[in-house]
Amino acid sequence: MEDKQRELGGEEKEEEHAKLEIWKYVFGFVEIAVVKCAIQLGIADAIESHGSPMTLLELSSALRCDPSPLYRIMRVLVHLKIFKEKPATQLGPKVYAQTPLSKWLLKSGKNSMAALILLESSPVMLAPWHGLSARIQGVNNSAFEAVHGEDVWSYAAANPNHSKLINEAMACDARVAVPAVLESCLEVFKGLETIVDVGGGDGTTLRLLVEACPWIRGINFDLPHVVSVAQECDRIENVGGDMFDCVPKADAAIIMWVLHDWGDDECIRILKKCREAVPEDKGQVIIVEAVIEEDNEKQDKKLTNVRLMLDMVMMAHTNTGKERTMKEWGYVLGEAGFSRHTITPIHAVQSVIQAFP
Ligand SMILES: C[S@@+](CC[C@H](N)C(=O)[O-])C[C@H]1O[C@@H](n2cnc3c(N)ncnc32)[C@H](O)[C@@H]1O
Repeated sequence: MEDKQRELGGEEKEEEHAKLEIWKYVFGFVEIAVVKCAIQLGIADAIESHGSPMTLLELSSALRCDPSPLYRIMRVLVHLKIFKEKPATQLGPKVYAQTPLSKWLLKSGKNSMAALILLESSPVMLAPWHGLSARIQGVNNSAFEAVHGEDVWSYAAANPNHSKLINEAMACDARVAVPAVLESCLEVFKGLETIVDVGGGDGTTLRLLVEACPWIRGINFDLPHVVSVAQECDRIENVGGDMFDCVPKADAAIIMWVLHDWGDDECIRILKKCREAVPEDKGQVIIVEAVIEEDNEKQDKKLTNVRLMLDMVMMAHTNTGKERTMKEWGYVLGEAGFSRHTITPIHAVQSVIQAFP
């Protein structure tokens, strides 16, 4: 009887919790919209270049906007703990200060995620989300193609501004992921003279790698429209081509956040081309990708959340892409002819998977 009552108490609490929790989903998009607005206005940049916390009037004058709507945006951003508010004192009015989180909204710098947020919240990338249920029901094979008439890479080739946004967004992640790769796996790069980055985007990954490993020369390999605008850099050669046809030869290949854009069949084809590009005896393919953890006990809940969201992004933005479990990685690597592989977790959304011919 007592157990029954305790259970009912628990159920009531859950009902109460649900009654509030549902609002998170009613207005979930608002948080993204407000953060996007903060980036577009340049709020974090203004406080950073001011060099100290700013009053509302200082901020509105720096951003050339009306203090009244700015106050309302700042109230939400402070509530979300993105910026900090320091209360008024006898010495002066209330001021807005930067936090570690708001610094990720700076438009440039080592730890900026601004371009990635602007990409994901761009009209081009948001539109396919409206077709997610149709994609799952099989009404169409691709939510992105249903809206834009072609896949994301062809769309980018035809729209240089969107391509630039993709390259800058990927560079944001590379600036976070590459230091994490080097921190946990520096050994992997010792003894390599050359490395090819397959789908290397604007070359940020290789620039960071050769900076940390000055003994390495790199080949940044991507579609012609991407490498044609990649930065020139010492010890890095930009090569345009199609990874489904051929991958330039090197001691090792690195491939980061590319395989998750593709289904198993395409992944196996790409991996076979990477395997052909490295020496049979001592070559390796270094894959930097998320691994979905299935064991609830071992899971880091916050990272698993990011990885599962990323899987949904693949569903909305690519035709066949997906995030993979350890077993699913084992399958594609085996089918591509690799004899063995290791998986090393790093301090990032991705892990390092070393595959040996
Ligand atoms: C998600 S981005 C990853 C970029 C980069 N590796 C990074 O993590 O910053 C995927 C990359 O694959 C490239 N890509 C797509 N199809 C390709 C192909 N057929 N051959 C070579 N690169 C391709 C895209 O142009 C894009 O730069």
